Amino acid sequence: MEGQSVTKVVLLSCGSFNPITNMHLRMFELARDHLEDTGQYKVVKGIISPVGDGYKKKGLIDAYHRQEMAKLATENSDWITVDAWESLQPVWVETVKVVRHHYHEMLAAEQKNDDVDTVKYAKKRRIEGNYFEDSSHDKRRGGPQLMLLCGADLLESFGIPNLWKQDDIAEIVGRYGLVCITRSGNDPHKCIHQSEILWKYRKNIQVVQEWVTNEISATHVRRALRRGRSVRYLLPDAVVHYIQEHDLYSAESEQKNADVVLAPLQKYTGASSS
Ligand SMILES: Nc1ncnc2c1ncn2[C@@H]1O[C@H](COP(=O)(O)OP(=O)(O)OP(=O)(O)O)[C@@H](O)[C@H]1O
Ligand SMILES: NC(=O)c1ccc[n+]([C@@H]2O[C@H](COP(=O)(O)O)[C@@H](O)[C@H]2O)c1
Ligand SMILES: [Zn+2]
Repeated sequence: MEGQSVTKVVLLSCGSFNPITNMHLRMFELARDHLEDTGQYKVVKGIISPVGDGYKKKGLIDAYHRQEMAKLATENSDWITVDAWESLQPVWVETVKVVRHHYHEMLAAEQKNDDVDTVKYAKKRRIEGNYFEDSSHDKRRGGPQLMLLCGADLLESFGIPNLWKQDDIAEIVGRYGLVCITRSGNDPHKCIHQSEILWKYRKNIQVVQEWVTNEISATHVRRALRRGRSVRYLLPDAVVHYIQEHDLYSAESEQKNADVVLAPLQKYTGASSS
């Protein structure tokens, strides 16, 4: 599309990744294809941000191991990375704050690149002696964008009472944007239709249809592991080996946080144990 500017995009996915599965990685590939196919975007980076232990989800094993597994899973990708900032916070952090953090990181990285380019360009201009011809370089037309990447179940969770603040949803979707991958059992279009806030910002939500319906879930993987069943080909081999080596998922680990209320519910209802 000639003349149309292409916006750089960083995709951020927040979740338990307990453990990371092939479907988490597929989400990024599907989202990138979809966005770039519009001709409007160039996806430059993907970030996986495992939630901190303070989230208190039942069966959530230590962030350290979830982080390590995500690193192993992405070692062959040249664009998907794992970031520990969220999991290193002493308490659970609302997703909107994670989005803000990575947005600022992205702008800082962009600024650094611009500074390097400016120095290089200034040097080139000095050499060529055309100091005054620079009009294209000093203004960044349409900065990079950071979008939250999720599955349709997360979008649906926006409607669960006391789980998300309306202002947070408005900021995430209205200001940054959302890419949502379909997942069997969830209907993102219906969800958008039924929510005033999602409807208002519907143009900022990209629903990506996954035609090869894939029901891989971390819950299924943990259950199979507890039963001594193979999980090979549902997760990267390196992750399967890591789980075996550290004996990560057991009946005992699944009981972690069993009687604790999920952090966002604690925060928004004041409850602390069930
Ligand atoms: N099969 C899938 N299809 C589409 N999205 C998925 C799929 N599996 C995970 N996701 C998305 O990946 C993100 C992180 O998910 P999460 O870590 O909760 O994985 P999960 O497989 O849903 O785990 P659990 O079963 O423990 O809830 C979420 O946005 C979730 O919607
Ligand atoms: N109010 C909020 O910001 C809020 C509420 C619930 C879940 N979340 C996030 O969504 C993700 C959900 O992960 P799970 O699907 O694994 O539970 C986590 O990253 C969690 O921090 C955010
Ligand atoms: Zn989930």
